[in-house]
Amino acid sequence: MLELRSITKAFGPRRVLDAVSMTLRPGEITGFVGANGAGKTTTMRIVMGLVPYDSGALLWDGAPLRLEEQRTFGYMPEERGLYRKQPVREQLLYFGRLHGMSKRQAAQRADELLDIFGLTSRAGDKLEQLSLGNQQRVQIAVALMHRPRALILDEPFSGLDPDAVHAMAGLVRSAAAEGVPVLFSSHQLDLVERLCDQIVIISAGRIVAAGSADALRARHAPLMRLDAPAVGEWIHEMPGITVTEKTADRVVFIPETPQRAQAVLQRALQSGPVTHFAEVIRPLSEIYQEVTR
Ligand SMILES: Nc1ncnc2c1ncn2[C@@H]1O[C@H](COP(=O)(O)OP(=O)(O)OP(=O)(O)O)[C@@H](O)[C@H]1O
Repeated sequence: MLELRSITKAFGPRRVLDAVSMTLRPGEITGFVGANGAGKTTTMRIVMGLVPYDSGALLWDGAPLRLEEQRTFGYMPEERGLYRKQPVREQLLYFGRLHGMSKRQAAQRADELLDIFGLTSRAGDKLEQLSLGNQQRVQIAVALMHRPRALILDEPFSGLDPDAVHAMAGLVRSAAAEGVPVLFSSHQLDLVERLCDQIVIISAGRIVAAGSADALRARHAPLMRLDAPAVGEWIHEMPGITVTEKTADRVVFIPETPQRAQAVLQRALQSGPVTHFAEVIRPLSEIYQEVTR
């Protein structure tokens, strides 16, 4: 388990991270979201030991993170950083060797990953000959070469078409299924919601919300939607609800209690048929807007 405890960082006079804390658990995927410049890349670089932090602590299984553990982390940097002119398999071997793997271990692992990633037939091609989606697969394969204890991915989905996003999501899931904590940043909120066990939202260097999508939703009052061919003006007289939207055949409202919502349903049934009555599942984008406002 990897923990960030109250990490603070300033570049010159500018504080860019303010008491950033999060816990990354084995086998869990954490999505890291926030506006441009909010501090995601800086946080990830700190986790990888590439940027020093001013105060706070990084813990691994409850003890201060040691360099030899940090070196085992797999990283996909925002600036990517592979060699465009070098063949794919050679790059994997090179990075495996950098991590102290023997030639044989590196060759075995490279071939295994090329197979899993569907890149065996491209093994001898230069990176620049591959599509962006395949180049990003190679990036993540490099991060996985040495069987990392944690995986830190800076925008692994950016620029990918829907098929490549789907394939990459599968790779991230299978990496987590091996029991490693995975942290990735993304601006694609729908994808984050689908893929992640935990979502961490950062705004101007501060964590403003964290938890599962359901837990984040539960912090806000539930929204109910009632569809009925004729929603009358009576809705405005119902006590203990706030109407947020109303048309001739639909009303959306916030009930103070579940009983208040049931009272609305009963009243609607007295007036005629009800075609839909359920809580509105709010998209993550709406929650994001609220907590970063
Ligand atoms: N080496 C540096 N020197 C000075 N300022 C920096 C440095 N690196 C980052 N910053 C500043 O720190 C802030 C956080 O940047 P960071 O790259 O971590 O944000 P981000 O959330 O990853 O953004 P994006 O979504 O655009 O990648 C920004 O204001 C950025 O300009």
